[in-house]
Amino acid sequence: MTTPVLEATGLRKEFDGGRVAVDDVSLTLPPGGSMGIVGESGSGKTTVARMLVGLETPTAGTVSIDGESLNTGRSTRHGRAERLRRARRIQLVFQDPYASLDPRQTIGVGIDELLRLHEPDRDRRRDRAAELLDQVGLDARMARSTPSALSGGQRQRVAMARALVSRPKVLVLDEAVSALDVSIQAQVLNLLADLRDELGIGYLFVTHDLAVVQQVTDELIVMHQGRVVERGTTDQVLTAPEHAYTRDLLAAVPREGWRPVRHL
Ligand SMILES: Nc1ncnc2c1ncn2[C@@H]1O[C@H](COP(=O)(O)OP(=O)(O)OP(=O)(O)O)[C@@H](O)[C@H]1O
Repeated sequence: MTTPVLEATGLRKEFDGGRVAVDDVSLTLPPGGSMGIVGESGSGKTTVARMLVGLETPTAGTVSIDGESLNTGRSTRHGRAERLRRARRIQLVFQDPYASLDPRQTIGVGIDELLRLHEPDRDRRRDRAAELLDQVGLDARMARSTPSALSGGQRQRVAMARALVSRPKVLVLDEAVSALDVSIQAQVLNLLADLRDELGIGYLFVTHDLAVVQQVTDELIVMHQGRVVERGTTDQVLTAPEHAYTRDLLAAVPREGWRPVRHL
């Protein structure tokens, strides 16, 4: 059996005041696999994503990447090294790249800044930056633009190029295409499928958008009130949901012209 690229067992998160946001969530992603986590607002999806990438410390449970367990305990002596190691393998792509891009910095300078962490040679960094822009379907000339000159879809591609800098094995996409128009969304989802084929990268899609998971995931987890209530292949879960909550989620999706709405 191949070692899962990402494995989480018994993840739990209690926030201050004892509120349990995530309770006993386990998941396994094979190399190059694609999994969706769906659930309504507040079901704990984002908290799971943040624990997987190391932005949140689990109250209990473990996360392993490539079979190597990452110490999820509070600040250890090896905390910083471990965070870097994790960043090399798993990266989070947010919904709104505009918020995470420095408005004064050109795309090229921003990517170069990240590449410096991995590559001291300037020429090699330049070549790698061109390769990254090409991989996400952006013209090399875009390197000279600032974020405000780009469209939402282009900014999302920049966010992906930045996430790919460290050659991660897994991308966690948290509502990453929700804010885009449907046609642009389709282009970005196609790009993700191409990257998966080319680079063998695995995906975890955190979303409330069932149309998205249907297009791009093989497996699906349904969360409700911090717990996993159903899991299976995406086809199975969407066509023959077993849990009443999943059936409710599906029923809430108007078929024609349905557009996802972000709960703010
Ligand atoms: N830093 C925090 N401190 C306290 N409670 C939090 C914190 N972050 C999240 N929560 C709570 O944990 C629960 C799960 O939130 P989470 O953001 O993971 O849900 P979600 O399914 O991703 O929802 P959404 O789609 O709206 O982002 C919510 O009740 C939320 O209020």
